[in-house]
Amino acid sequence: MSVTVRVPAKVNVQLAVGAARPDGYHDLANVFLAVGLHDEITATPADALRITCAGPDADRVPLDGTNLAARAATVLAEAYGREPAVHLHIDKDIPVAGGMAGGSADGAGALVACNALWGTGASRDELLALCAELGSDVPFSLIGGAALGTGRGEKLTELEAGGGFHWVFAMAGRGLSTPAVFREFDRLAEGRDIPEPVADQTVLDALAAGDPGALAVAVTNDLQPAALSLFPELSDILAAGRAAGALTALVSGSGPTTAFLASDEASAAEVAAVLRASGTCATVRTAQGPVPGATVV
Ligand SMILES: C[C@@](CO)(OP(=O)(O)O)[C@H](O)COP(=O)(O)OP(=O)(O)OC[C@H]1O[C@@H](n2ccc(N)nc2=O)[C@H](O)[C@@H]1O
Ligand SMILES: Nc1ncnc2c1ncn2[C@@H]1O[C@H](COP(=O)(O)OP(=O)(O)O)[C@@H](O)[C@H]1O
Repeated sequence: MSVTVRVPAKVNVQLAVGAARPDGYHDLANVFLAVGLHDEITATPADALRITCAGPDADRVPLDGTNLAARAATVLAEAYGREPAVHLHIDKDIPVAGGMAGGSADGAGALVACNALWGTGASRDELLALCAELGSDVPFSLIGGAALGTGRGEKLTELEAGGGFHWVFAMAGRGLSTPAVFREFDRLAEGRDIPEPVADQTVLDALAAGDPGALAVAVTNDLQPAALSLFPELSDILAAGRAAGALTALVSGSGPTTAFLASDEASAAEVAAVLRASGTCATVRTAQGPVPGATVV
């Protein structure tokens, strides 16, 4: 018997970042949108915890106890006083270290899969608390859809989305480390007053209306200057997507994946084709959002 869970990637349509907190984290106003690129996590009974991974980026995924799926199985097993004896296989389609929360997706997926396989019966609220222990983005991977994350991004308020948005994602040839991007944000912010992060009502209204034109002018990412400072070639990808007719172009979270909002499916396909031919990026994908969070298949 085995259980498979499908979990989406995310893009941040607003990422407002506050000053560094004493614990090193940053308060955020993080407006997440789950998009249709998915990892699948399959949990099968085994003698001991084992992780395997398949997919184009599989060689960049750790297979030891640091894998977020392994950590998820361990925290759930500890909470219920049992051994994390499970084989977790990750079918990985979400780019690794891309700013699309692939590791977080696997953490949330492994929690849901093990909870079902072991019959531990953790409630959604218990699962969300375990997700927050694993990482700031993990609770959102569980719920999906659209949500505002405050605190370090783990305190979620679900948001209404009035329709589907069409995105194009361009993956760079290498990853960026999230802590390194936050450190660069701190370095660039030195000597400046950093305001408290707050959700932008124009972003929330554009999401609720399902209006890509309105969302395109409202999106912001406070980590973008830091990501561009560490990875200057991203500017060429952003420029290529804008020139191809995207409504807007931005870095996804801490990057280096870049995200392009299109007016409809046909326009997204066109932007994707031009980006593929531009030679500025490694891989290009299209995806719609919002989509549901971690789901047993
Ligand atoms: C930036 C965002 C935007 O959604 O995601 P990515 O774009 O990397 O996927 C998130 O805030 C990333 O969340 P996640 O990847 O879960 O981060 P965590 O494991 O909790 O933290 C990793 C490190 O990032 C920094 N960090 C993370 C979240 C936060 N609110 N403030 C921080 O300063 C800290 O240095 C921390 O040690
Ligand atoms: N299941 C996992 N999938 C991908 N990366 C993982 C996983 N577990 C741990 N990691 C580590 O987390 C780092 C960040 O990966 P990822 O979550 O894909 O990116 P991001 O935080 O930019 O969204 C990787 O470089 C890898 O070392």
